[in-house]
Amino acid sequence: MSRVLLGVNIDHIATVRNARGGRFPCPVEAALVAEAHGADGITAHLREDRRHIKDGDIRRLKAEIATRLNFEMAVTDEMVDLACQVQPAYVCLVPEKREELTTEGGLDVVGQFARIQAATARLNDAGIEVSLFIDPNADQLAASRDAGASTVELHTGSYAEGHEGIQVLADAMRTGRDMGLVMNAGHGLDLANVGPVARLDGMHELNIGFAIVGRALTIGLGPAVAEMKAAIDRACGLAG
Ligand SMILES: CC(=O)[C@@H](O)[C@H](O)COP(=O)(O)O
Ligand SMILES: NCC(=O)COP(=O)(O)O
Repeated sequence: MSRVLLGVNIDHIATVRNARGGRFPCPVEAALVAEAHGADGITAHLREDRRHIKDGDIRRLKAEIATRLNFEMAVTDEMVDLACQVQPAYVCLVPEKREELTTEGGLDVVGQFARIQAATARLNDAGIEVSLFIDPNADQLAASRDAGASTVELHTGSYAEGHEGIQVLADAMRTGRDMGLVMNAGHGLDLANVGPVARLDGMHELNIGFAIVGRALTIGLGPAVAEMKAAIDRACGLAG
């Protein structure tokens, strides 16, 4: 089994920083620590309400990290304009509701096809790889491919909360791979539930944030990243 990459989402470092409105703790510094302890990439979600990550964080992450930035954002002209300026390696288009505590579901690529296709084309034209954050569903996979995305990230929230079994993700993985999509997954993953997802045939990358940042409060960020990386490696039968 080949290595599954770990993207570390640092949104909630910024949540803590913003609690006091200052500069500490710094999401960019956290990203550098995550990289030093095995992160293959850094993920950050610039929400429209800027509740955690801010525009300046995105610009600094792009300039200062050594791996690659996965910039999560809603499908709006404002966000696409910003991504075209910042030029991250990847953009992951996600649905956003102002009132939600966190991302509640996947993008409705079927229902919003024209808008998502247009945003994907603009980003691709700017040299940015596009991933679509979708529920594990064959229609959404086909629409993602048709919209021009090279990659999808399967929303694992329902699996993580025990509302659906791993088979739903396994079926979506097979369907997506057969369509030639690069397959990522994330949301709500932690040390207890990551193994079966990491073992799914063809998994490319897992994006994990909340569980790592939460764990960092007790064992430190570097060890929390290394521990998750080792859990993924072990699940894939690699030394960890
Ligand atoms: C898109 C996604 O599932 C998460 O990466 C996202 O960043 C969640 O948003 P919060 O970090 O605001 O919970
Ligand atoms: N796209 C999922 C992500 O980046 C991290 O989600 P979570 O681990 O913070 O739930």
